[in-house]
Amino acid sequence: TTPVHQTPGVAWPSPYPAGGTSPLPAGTFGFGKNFGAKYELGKEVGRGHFGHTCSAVVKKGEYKGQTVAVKIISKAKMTTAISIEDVRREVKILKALSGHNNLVKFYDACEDALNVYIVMELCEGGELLDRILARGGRYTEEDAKAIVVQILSVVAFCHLQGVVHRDLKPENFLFTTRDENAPMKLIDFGLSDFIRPDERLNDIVGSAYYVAPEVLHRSYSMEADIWSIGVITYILLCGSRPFWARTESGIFRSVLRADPNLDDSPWPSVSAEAKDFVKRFLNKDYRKRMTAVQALTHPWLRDDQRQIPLDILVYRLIKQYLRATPLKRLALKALSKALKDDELLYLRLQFDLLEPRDGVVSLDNFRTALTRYLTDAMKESRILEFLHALEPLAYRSMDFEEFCAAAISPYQLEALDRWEEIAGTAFQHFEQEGNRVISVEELAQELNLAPTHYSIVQDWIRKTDGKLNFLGFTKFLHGVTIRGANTRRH
Ligand SMILES: Nc1ncnc2c1ncn2[C@@H]1O[C@H](COP(=O)(O)OP(=O)(O)OP(=O)(O)O)[C@@H](O)[C@H]1O
Ligand SMILES: [Ca+2]
Repeated sequence: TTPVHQTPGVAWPSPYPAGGTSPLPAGTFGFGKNFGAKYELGKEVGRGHFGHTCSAVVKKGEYKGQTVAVKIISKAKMTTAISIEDVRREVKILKALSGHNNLVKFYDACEDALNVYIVMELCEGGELLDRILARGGRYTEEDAKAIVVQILSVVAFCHLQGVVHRDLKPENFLFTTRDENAPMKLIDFGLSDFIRPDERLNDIVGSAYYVAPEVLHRSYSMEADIWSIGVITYILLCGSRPFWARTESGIFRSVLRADPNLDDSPWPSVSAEAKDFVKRFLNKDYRKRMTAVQALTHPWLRDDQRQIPLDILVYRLIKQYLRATPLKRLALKALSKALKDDELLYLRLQFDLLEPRDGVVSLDNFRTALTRYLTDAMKESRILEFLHALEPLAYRSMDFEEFCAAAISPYQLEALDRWEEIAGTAFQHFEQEGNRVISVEELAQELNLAPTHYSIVQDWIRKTDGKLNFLGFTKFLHGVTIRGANTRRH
């Protein structure tokens, strides 16, 4: 599928071929067929590219008398197998995820010869976008925080369930009531998909202003949603878009190349924590971005009372750690020792969620923690299969110190302002309990380099004693990716 050219700010999924008029039979989806008998349709409350949404009153059953929202998607537009699958997936995801406080509640799906009807909770407070516009753009930091925490909380939930939303933008967050402090709900899973923890997606979907650079490069995962939240946060804090141009290609160029402006007014009056927060979301390198869970423990948002959910990133990093060579593990251990208590907060909370016994965790802890959150979505995204990768932990356990070495990402740490200092301290630890004599060949093999690239690592070994030097240590932690080389990066 090639991206279609549309005006900025619109979603562009697999385009529906024009002119399809023959309606699908009423039983295509296996949804209930008695929409008319169960609901009394009211006025239109919103309109998108794929359908319009009306209010409705429930005529019978458990919810009798209640007002609901009904998203009506015309079957005339479903002319390809892909477009039918898209609707089926939207309902499946909404149904599976329904239950989080900041996610619109799903009630029912129906169909007749003409339409599919998605029945859900009615949100009467309007879109986040309208509130931003009504305020003339800018939020105070306190008000922005309240919004961002809700967004992160629901997105962390989706990600743990193995769902990427792919269309996070202020139009897709609705307030339940007109009240200033009404809670916000995420809607519109029309572009969402299931994703396994190590899977990469390649279809270009989303909305131009909010699309992450790696989506445009056609290889992305959950981190793409994080970028979009970065764009939303940027808008809340300063009132304008970080990546802007008159044309769609201009926006894409800006997304791919431009650094967001954090210097001009009003940024000088924004707190350093808030700016750091935005920077760590709008990093072009998706590996350096924080996850939604990490963001909830970022100094800008930190709240000791807040419960944070399990982060699937921990599972991914531990898988890599378990496959790493002894030298790499020692390097990671040295790195984790360079972090301050404050920087270990997230790891401490994640470790506690695994409910350690006598201070250690093993495979059972990882399995139990994950199954505690098990929903239908998680089955679809096959997240439990990922536990096989942690099999070595069936036979041994991990204490907090090793957990820290295993669950840190050198890429994320490289993005910190303090990185130079961390790397320096880490190298001192490594010199004491990790560094050893290593040959060029051995080091190249550690990094999965093909013989033709051996020369790259020559400068990384100290002439005086044949051990890694500081440069070598940092490069070794980072890993090398060479196009066409025989690499086995994860
Ligand atoms: N539960 C709801 N309560 C109130 N209004 C809603 C609800 N769901 C959707 N709407 C309104 O209908 C509009 C369109 O809904 P939705 O975003 O799901 O449709 P879409 O066609 O998939 O949109 P898009 O063009 O953004 O992909 C929303 O922007 C919102 O204003
Ligand atoms: Ca929408």
